[in-house]
Amino acid sequence: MSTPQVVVHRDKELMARAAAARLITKIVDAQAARGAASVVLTGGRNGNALLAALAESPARDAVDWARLDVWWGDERFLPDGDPERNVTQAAGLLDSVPLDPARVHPMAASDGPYGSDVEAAAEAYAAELAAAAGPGDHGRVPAFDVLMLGVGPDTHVASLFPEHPAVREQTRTVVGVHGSPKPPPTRISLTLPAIRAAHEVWLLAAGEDKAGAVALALSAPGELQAPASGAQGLSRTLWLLDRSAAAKLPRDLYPPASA
Ligand SMILES: O=C1O[C@H](COP(=O)(O)O)[C@@H](O)[C@H](O)[C@H]1O
Repeated sequence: MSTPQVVVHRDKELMARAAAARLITKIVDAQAARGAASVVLTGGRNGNALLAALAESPARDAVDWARLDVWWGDERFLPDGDPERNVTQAAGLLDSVPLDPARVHPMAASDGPYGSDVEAAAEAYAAELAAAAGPGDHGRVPAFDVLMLGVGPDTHVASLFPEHPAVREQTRTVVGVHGSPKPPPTRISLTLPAIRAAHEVWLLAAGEDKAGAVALALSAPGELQAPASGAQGLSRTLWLLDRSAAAKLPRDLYPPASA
């Protein structure tokens, strides 16, 4: 696993624009090298700000959107079209670029083919990931080019909350989450082993309310107490912050260029 790197931007708007530019470059490079690219989207304020910046960027036209696989790290298990669903909140981007619908992989809704059975919905997503994993991927999920995660004020990532059963999962790649401390209570989430199959994991945090979580997760506690600390990429783990979210980082963790 890779050692976390920290990048601090002036404010959350610049952070979103810079992360969008970084993502465009990664996708274009992966497509040039292999013909296709894969990303995992996150929900939450910072993930949505990044997607809005991506939709507005003139450089988005450099991406071959039809050769991009789009997955989600977690979903709120609600009816299709519910405004709280992460996929609904991503519509501003998804509807504005020419993606191949067969390469867009939302998690099931609570009124979808599995009804209210969140475990069945999680198993189905695990099967979809396994079917997409290639022989070189060394596992049951594709080696995503970039997997993005918003970091919650309690250090949760995806729907992996501190001390919750889902954060302890070592076998399955996708789980149903019950009793989430953040509404809604029922969710679907990739697990830490699935997250750690990505080449690059980017953790996004902006705003004062994230400062404690960022400092805690980067100060090497266990992943049960601070799930964000267990989210690492095979080749890169990047923390993309604004100054407010970086405010409580110990000086030795602060990148020299931002000091
Ligand atoms: O519930 C969730 O929360 C996190 C973080 O959200 P934020 O609004 O505090 O930035 C998000 O990344 C995750 O995907 C989501 O389902």
